Amino acid sequence: MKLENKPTSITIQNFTTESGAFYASLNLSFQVFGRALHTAPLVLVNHALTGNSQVIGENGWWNDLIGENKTINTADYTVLAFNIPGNGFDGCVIEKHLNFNARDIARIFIEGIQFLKIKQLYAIIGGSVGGGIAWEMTALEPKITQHLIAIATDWKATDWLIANCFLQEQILHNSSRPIEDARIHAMLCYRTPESFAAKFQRSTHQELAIFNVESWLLHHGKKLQKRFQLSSYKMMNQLLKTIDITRNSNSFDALAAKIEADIHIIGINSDLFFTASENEATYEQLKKLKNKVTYQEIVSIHGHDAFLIEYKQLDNLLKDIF
Ligand SMILES: N[C@@H](CCO)C(=O)O
Repeated sequence: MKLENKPTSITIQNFTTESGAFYASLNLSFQVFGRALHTAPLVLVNHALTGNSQVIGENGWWNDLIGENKTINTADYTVLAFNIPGNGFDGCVIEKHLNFNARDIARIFIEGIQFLKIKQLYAIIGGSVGGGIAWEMTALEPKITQHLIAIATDWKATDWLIANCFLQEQILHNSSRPIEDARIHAMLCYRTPESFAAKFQRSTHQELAIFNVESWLLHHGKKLQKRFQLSSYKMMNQLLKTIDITRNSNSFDALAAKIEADIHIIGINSDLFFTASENEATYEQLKKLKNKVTYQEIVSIHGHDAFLIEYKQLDNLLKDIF
């Protein structure tokens, strides 16, 4: 049976962020796909920067991976996706984004799971900031899931990532076209020089008398401007910048050793944002602490966004789990 819920909201009450900001209520919305809740193993999908709970269906952002007879088969699994509060998809925005970090969202998601009376997840899967939140959830609740699948992400934002998020902030605060300009810069982090070379070959747009790469970047800026809000962009960028399971907590070794899930790290050989070498280092460290850890790599010229592009490789890398 195919069940495709519309977004549903629950209220998180009396929430104090790690930075000490108090919220009497916070809206947490979610969607459920596939088998009904509590009738099948549950897969939690954490969305990336401009994603949302609409994982599949019309406008679904992961239709290549999830659906009937897809790698994550909705005939066999219940798929749950929360909207990160403030992403704007449910009409709710958060103005004071600096009050939040990635772990706050992990805590909110855990409250959501408890509210839905879900005892254990089969898998938490997420790419980019969604994967970082998955790491934070698993560090907070070591028994929460059987599988942690962290794609194009890591347990911490590196200095390089923080620096790029800082530039994003500067653009979002100072530009007269903040969403468009920030997206243009971000696209340079999500792709690679090789990807651009293959796509554009220094070609020009005759009508506009600009390079096609410029026209493409302008197009992506405009496209995001139409579907995303400034406060949401600031919030999501803040979360990306603050991924760090060790912040005000234990060492990585102490936290990771407690995680009961099988940990599957999937890096991208050309990712400029969450580099393959950082992912390999995480894997090497984890191997000393745990048995059930894997590291696999998507091979692509496209960089960070390859987790949304190279779906056939991703299907292959995930087929043993699902
Ligand atoms: N390009 C994707 C992934 C960023 O990590 C997005 O805009 O959400």
